[in-house]
Amino acid sequence: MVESISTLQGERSKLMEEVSGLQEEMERREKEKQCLANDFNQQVQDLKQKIQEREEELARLRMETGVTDTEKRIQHLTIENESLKQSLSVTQGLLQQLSIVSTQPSSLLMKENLPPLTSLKDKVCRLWLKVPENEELRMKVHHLERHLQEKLEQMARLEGQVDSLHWRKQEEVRWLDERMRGLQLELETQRDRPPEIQYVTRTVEVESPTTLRSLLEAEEKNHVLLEQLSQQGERCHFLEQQLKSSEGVTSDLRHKIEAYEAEIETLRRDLIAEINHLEARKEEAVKEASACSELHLEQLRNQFSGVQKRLVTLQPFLKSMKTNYNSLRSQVKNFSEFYEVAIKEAKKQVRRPTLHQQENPADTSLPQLSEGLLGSSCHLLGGTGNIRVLCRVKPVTEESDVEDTALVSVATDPNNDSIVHVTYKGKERIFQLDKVFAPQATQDEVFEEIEPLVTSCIDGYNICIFAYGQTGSGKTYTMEGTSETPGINHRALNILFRELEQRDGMWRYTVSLSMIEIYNELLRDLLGKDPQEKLDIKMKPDGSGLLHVPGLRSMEVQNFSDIKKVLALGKRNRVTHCTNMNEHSSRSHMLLTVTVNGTDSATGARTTGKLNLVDLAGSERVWKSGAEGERLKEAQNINRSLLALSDVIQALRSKQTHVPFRNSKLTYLLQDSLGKGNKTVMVVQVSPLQENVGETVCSLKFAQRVCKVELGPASRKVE
Ligand SMILES: Nc1ncnc2c1ncn2[C@@H]1O[C@H](COP(=O)(O)OP(=O)(O)OP(=O)(O)O)[C@@H](O)[C@H]1O
Repeated sequence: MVESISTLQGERSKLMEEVSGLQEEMERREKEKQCLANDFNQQVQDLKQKIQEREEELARLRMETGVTDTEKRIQHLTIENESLKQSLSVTQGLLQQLSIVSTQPSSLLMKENLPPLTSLKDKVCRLWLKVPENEELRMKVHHLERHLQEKLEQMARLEGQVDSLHWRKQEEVRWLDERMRGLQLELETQRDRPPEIQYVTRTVEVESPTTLRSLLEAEEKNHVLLEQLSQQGERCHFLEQQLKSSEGVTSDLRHKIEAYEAEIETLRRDLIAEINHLEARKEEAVKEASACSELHLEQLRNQFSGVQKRLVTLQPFLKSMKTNYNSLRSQVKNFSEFYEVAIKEAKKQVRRPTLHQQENPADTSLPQLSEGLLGSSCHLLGGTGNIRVLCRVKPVTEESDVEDTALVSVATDPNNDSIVHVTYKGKERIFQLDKVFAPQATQDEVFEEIEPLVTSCIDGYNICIFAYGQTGSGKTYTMEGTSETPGINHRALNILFRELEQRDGMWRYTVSLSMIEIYNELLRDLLGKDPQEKLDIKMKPDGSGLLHVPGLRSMEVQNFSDIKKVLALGKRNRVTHCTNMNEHSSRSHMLLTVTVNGTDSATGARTTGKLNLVDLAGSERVWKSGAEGERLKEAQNINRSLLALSDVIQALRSKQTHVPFRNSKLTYLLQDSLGKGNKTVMVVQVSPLQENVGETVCSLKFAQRVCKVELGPASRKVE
């Protein structure tokens, strides 16, 4: 029994060994299957790669051939390709199934495993027969037998599945190979086909002219760009050449600079040496000079102390000289007063026989000498204290158109140049003034009477010369004159400059001009930048009581030609309007003021003299001129200001305490010149014509009143 058991155990162990061998065999088969699957995967990968290549090939062909017939072919190929891909995915699915099956341990039993298994079964049966008595053993064997049976069945089933899979795989591979070959052939034929590009291009041309146009434009642009590129290239080449040449020049210049630098360095060294040498010499010279100047200073100090001593001794002498001077001055003053009294007396004496002669024209016993004496005395002195009145009778000009002498009512006396005869309302009236100029008197003769007065403004006197008279009676002619026959203004300024030139020495003089127009009681600066600007008369803020016109332009003149320019400028700015009385009558008063400032270089004494040259607007009867509107207003303003002048004269004449200078702009402005201590000359212009006799008589009456105005002895303005 024991023996049989041991035999059985030995059999069992053998069986076990065989089972383990069987398992090893299964593992080997598993590995083989794995290899097979790998091969299959590899094949599938290769196929995929080929398909990829074909696809790329197709895409390339598509690019080359465009989208016509070839495109259709390519589409066909793409469809085929898609079906290939589907087949591939089917194959991959199968492969996955295969791999699932292979994961089962017994599923890898192959047909070749069957013989060992059958023999194993036989052995088990034989063992079963040998050990009937051992129930436990029997049970084990039975169990083994059953297990074996199950395995056999499972294996058979799997075997069938593997076979079918294997077959299907082979089928698939074969089908794919065939498809591949077909595609290969297709591609070969596609490649070998003649290129259809021309055809395609033509089609494209036909189909798309817009594309062609854009292509042409692009080509043109390309062409232009190519040309530009070539030009730029040429330019680059040219610049390169220039660069090369300038590099050459630069290197030459560098060499030169180096040479110059070396030279400069040498010169600099020489210069430093020279400077050092000069510095040494300079120090020596300075030392010498300072020693010399010390000596000189000492000498000067000695001289200065000597002068100081002399000055101390001179002071009493100076004092005595000053006293002498003061006594001489008072003597001179007294002499002037005495002289004035003498002149007045002389005038009285002269007038007496004249009046006698007027009353008794037949009596010629009295000599005319007395008139000469009066004229010359007034002329020489110019300072009797009275306003000097001159009368000028206008000649009968061509435009007056008067041939009949009966129409002339004014006559001068050839033997007495201070008398004028006027036939007014059938009676002859005689007017006596300081001087009467006959119609034929020249501008020169008129000026001769005024000349000494004019130059006295250099010494610090205020002079006023004004022309008065009816419109068109010759006021402007006398004051301004013409370019051929200049009047008082021109001549006065000329003589003034001549006198200044002669006096050039201890005194320094400056001459300045200003020009004011009074039009409709408004003041305008005729030399101002804006002649329309209205000015006003004000008291000077320095408390001197003098008047000034703020903002009035005063132009300094250096010579007579400067004066001419200034006068021309003023004349241009003057307002002139036509009236019925005189076409060129000026309807405004014009005041030219020449200020002469003198400075004594030695003492610093300063004089200020003023020469006022006034051309008054013409007096006229408003009803006679026929003026209306603006002209009427002008005439009224003129007459008002002349009336104010007459009132001022009246007040001065009767020595009233209040003189109404401020009643008009004209009198206010002339306050400095008409007041006391000034020298004033009035030129009365009269028309000789019968038709103007009324105005003539008025003017002459006014002139006689003025003649009696005493302004007192002239005073000099000295600081
Ligand atoms: N002595 C003279 N010799 C020659 N011509 C003269 C003389 N006096 C005046 N005239 C001429 O008479 C005209 C009028 O003279 P002017 O303009 O001087 O008068 P007025 O008094 O200034 O006039 P108004 O008051 O209107 O300005 C001018 O043509 C002028 O040349």
